[in-house]
Amino acid sequence: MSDQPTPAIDARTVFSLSGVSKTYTMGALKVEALKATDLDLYGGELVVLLGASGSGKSTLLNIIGGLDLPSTGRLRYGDTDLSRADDATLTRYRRNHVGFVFQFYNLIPSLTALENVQLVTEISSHPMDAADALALVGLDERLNHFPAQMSGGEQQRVAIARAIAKRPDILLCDEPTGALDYVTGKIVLEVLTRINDELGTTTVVITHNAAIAGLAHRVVHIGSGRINRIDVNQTRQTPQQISW
Ligand SMILES: Nc1ncnc2c1ncn2[C@@H]1O[C@H](COP(=O)(O)OP(=O)(O)OP(=O)(O)O)[C@@H](O)[C@H]1O
Repeated sequence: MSDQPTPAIDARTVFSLSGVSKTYTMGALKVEALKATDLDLYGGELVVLLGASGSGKSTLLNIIGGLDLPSTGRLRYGDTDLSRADDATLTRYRRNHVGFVFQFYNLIPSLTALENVQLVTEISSHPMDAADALALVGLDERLNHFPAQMSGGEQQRVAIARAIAKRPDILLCDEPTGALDYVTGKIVLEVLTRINDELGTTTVVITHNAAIAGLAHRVVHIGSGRINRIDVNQTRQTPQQISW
């Protein structure tokens, strides 16, 4: 197991979890979704979080993203301790520092691509220009299209533009290609790896697709609520090189 940064990324710890657990209680039933988990995320790295359905991936991502708090353990974002953060602190952390991309794009149907991204840039402290964010994902010619006028892959690229336009320190992607066909999924992965390279945004991609692991600096294997292994890819693959 290796929890060390690869030489390609910087050694700054952006986010750190230690001894984190999460138990969901439903009546008499307790589900231990995450058990005694330690993980550091480093500046600029692309991490793939790989595990079967129900292994705890989304639970871990939700805690890193400040959408949920752990039952026990410690969370640090830079010098800030988020372990027992109140709602206002978590909202500020999410708004200023975290970008989210989900399997379904969650765009507002009545707004154009540009307006969907502007919704975020208007409330961010140091955003990029919304049109520039859309150009980064290759949609500079689709600014005025509505979601219904775009393919699934294009809508996902709008969602990625929306997530990165606030210049987050961490980009969290939960099965970003889960609803897409093979070719379109690869285009979305190409966009995510390019953004990680160009902007240096620490990126975490959840997947149950082992082929995607080849893109990562580090691959975190999760099973039954535990990190079983962390692999460092000495040689990374490009989205063109992977297949499934
Ligand atoms: N809000 C909740 N209440 C109760 N149990 C939950 C809740 N959220 C998740 N769980 C349970 O916690 C465990 C881990 O779920 P999680 O969603 O983190 O897994 P996952 O690896 O992301 O799965 P998938 O790939 O299917 O999305 C599962 O057993 C799940 O049923």
